[in-house]
Amino acid sequence: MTNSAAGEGTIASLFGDSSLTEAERAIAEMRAGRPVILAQAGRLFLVASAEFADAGRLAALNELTGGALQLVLTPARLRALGRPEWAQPMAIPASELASARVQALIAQDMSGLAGNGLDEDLVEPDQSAAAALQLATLALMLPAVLMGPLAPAALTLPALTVRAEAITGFGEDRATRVEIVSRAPVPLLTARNCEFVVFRGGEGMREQVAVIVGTPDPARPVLVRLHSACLTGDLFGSLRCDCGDQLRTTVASMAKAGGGVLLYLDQEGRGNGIANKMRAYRLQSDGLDTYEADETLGFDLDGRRFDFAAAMLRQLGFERVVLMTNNPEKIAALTRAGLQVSGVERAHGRRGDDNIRYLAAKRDRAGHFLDLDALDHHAPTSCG
Ligand SMILES: Nc1nc2c(ncn2[C@@H]2O[C@H](COP(=O)(O)OP(=O)(O)OP(=O)(O)O)[C@@H](O)[C@H]2O)c(=O)[nH]1
Ligand SMILES: [Zn+2]
Repeated sequence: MTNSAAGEGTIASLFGDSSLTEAERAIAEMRAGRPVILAQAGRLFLVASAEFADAGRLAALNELTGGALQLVLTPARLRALGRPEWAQPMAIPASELASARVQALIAQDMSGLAGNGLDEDLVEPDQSAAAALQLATLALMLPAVLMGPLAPAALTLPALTVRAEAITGFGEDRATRVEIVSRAPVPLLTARNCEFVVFRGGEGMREQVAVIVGTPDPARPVLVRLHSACLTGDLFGSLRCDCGDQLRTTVASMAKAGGGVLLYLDQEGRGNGIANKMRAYRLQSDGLDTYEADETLGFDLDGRRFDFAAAMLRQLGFERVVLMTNNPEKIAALTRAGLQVSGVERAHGRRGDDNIRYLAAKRDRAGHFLDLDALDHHAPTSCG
């Protein structure tokens, strides 16, 4: 049962914190492609994901914002377009929205623009631009929005209104609130004695799974892996990354050691979602590395947070861990969250022609501890 300041049995306990409710509803609207109204300091702005903007929608949005519609881009996207001087979001003004180049940007035609530079004038975006971009990111959309001040005639729109503070505070408020909703034993090929514990909550109210392997002893540091979901690697054995290997070898090591906990985190594509990961893969086929591709889409180096993973471990009774990872940020995040990381074990995958660039980029750009020469090679495939 969740706790509520209003107590059980009251109406407030049914609806919970109004800021959270507001933000969660706005995320759902954004995912469905409907514009929302952002309210900040007494001003109202209409905001829509740039993903859905065809010519008709663009014209309608421009009308509803009194001809003051802007395309707002993140600093990461601006860097990728050759404008590294901006550390904050900047906007392309309404007057430029009709240009073919900007139309391509709105249509998210990365291929034509990456590396070509952006010559258009940039202007300071509307006051709520950062919250608008955050909303798009929380909704797993591309971080690019169309927005402008709501024209007085548009005040009767059937759009959801959300306060900018509800969005900007959402991550902090929501992220570490997770609760166990179900659990059951699931025997695995590599580890017969496993229990799957399903949590719900965190950013986006997703389901997060803890796999308790064997019988880890909470009185001693416990082997732990935080594993971000990777549909392609974990399930299909994609050769582009090392995730599937890491998933299976860490579970096997835990079983061999007598116990451990693997957290399977709903953070596909480093938290950007599977759609954005495939966009990034497309750009990688055109020659970019994994981080350059994310930057071209508008994402920073790595947007994942792991504080809710610490909350999951705590609820399971584990405070001291030996972390199986090559990623220094995972160690730092658990330590920041107050867990004791008593040791680190490397999580080895295999290397091959298809993932060597990915592994090297993780080592060189994100500081992962990876000795590529020490990794096993993928065996040659028999077909395909
Ligand atoms: N955005 C994006 N995500 C990717 C790409 N390739 C793999 N991923 C995702 O990267 C994440 C990798 O997760 P993990 O293996 O837990 O993390 P890691 O940061 O590599 O750290 P360790 O494996 O613990 O060393 C998964 O969510 C993958 O889906 C890519 O090219 N772009
Ligand atoms: Zn992967």
